[in-house]
Amino acid sequence: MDTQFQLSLESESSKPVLPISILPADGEALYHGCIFSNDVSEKWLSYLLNEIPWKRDVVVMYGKTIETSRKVAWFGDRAFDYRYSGRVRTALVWTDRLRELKRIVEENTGESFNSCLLNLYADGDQGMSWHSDDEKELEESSAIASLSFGAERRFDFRRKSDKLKVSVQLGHGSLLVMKGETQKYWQHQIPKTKKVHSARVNLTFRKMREV
Ligand SMILES: O=C(O)CCC(=O)C(=O)O
Ligand SMILES: [Fe+2]
Repeated sequence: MDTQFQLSLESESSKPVLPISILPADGEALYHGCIFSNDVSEKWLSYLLNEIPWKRDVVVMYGKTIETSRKVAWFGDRAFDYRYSGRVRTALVWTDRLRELKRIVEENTGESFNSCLLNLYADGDQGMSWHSDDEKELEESSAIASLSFGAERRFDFRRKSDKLKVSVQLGHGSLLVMKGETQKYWQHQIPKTKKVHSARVNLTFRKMREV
């Protein structure tokens, strides 16, 4: 690598490095990196682990009802009903602290959200398989902002048309935003891994259709 060229790029470019756009086409995913200091992220992680009423998720798979090992919680501006994996869930109303996180995410993304699905992965044995967040209750093509705390995990995108894969490591306190037609053309997953032995909390801020 030409060091001089690199240095001049750094000093002359006024373009910020973050957020970085990670999909080549057919939607947009912006990785903002860590938006909190490590200390602040630690506080959020302990609040989320201890104060959220985590419950195992129930999903319908091949016609069978299965309890997941991953735990979830669902919050919103009001008691929205949301159909997800064949079941209807009702949102809890924001806690003050979740409202604060929502405000920070809205400031960083320039988007607005009215609900949030929280996922707790106890360790690398827990993941989330390939899916798109394309439920009809979501406002069409609205942004989804994904905030992560705790163990770093890999997040994979896979294009529906040709199975092209793009991956990003989601760090402690990091923000990823999926926009536009991302859900139409891409799926995503959190793969299981033997390398992770601690918990990760993920919050996906969403915009539900107001009826
Ligand atoms: O944990 C993550 O980063 C992904 C969560 C997710 O895809 C979802 O809740 O739909
Ligand atoms: Fe998702």
